[in-house]
Amino acid sequence: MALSKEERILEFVLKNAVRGDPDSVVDTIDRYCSSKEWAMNVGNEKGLILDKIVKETNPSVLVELGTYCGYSAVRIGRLLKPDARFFTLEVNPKFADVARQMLEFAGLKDKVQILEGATYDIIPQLKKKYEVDTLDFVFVDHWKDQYKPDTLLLENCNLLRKGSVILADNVIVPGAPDFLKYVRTCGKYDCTNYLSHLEYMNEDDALEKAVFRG
Ligand SMILES: O=C(NC/C=C/[C@H]1O[C@@H](n2ccc(=O)cc2)[C@H](O)[C@@H]1O)c1cc([N+](=O)[O-])cc(O)c1O
Ligand SMILES: [Mg+2]
Repeated sequence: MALSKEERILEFVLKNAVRGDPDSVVDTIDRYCSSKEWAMNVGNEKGLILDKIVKETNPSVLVELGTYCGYSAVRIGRLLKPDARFFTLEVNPKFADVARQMLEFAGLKDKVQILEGATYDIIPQLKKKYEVDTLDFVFVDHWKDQYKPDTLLLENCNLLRKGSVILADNVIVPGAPDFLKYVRTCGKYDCTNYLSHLEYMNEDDALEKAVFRG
């Protein structure tokens, strides 16, 4: 059976990156996806903005919606303090398997927990099953029509507290218009837009930071 694109990316990392070195894993994925095959990783330009916001937030409990190959899970995981708890949610078993190997190679296996399943099934389990109180940081990068419903679900599961940071990828391309309108007009968030470019392309894209007012 031929390898999938995600398996080709993983193979390139296993062959060309440095085991245990998250930065080399991130750089190697970016090298592959900018020169050989485009893939929907947040990429280095938006990734540097993500890094800055994670560092500023200094989170203890985090969730990522949409692991894919694990690029942003490695990016975020490499910045976390030792006792931080980071859950990344992935519904596609093949992607979860690639991400698991990617994180293990990066040396972040014990830092990042991949939870397999749909966000709407897992988010309501975070408090009881995963002993989460509230979330300090949420990176949203899954199906774009899921951004708004999952934000409402996070609110309704009482997972957000005053200052909880939601950072959403792709609010220009592919876009998440209902999410953007909601967080900017519902009165519950302080929003900031970070204009950048679509990963590995010259097209405009942006991240949106929505801080819950509590
Ligand atoms: O479509 C995009 N992302 C969708 C990501 C979806 C990921 O979220 C997972 N998931 C996990 C749990 C769920 O419940 C649902 C999905 C899916 O299994 C997939 O791994 C996208 C597209 C472009 N683009 O230029 O076209 C650029 C980007 O940066 C993007 O992020
Ligand atoms: Mg994205």
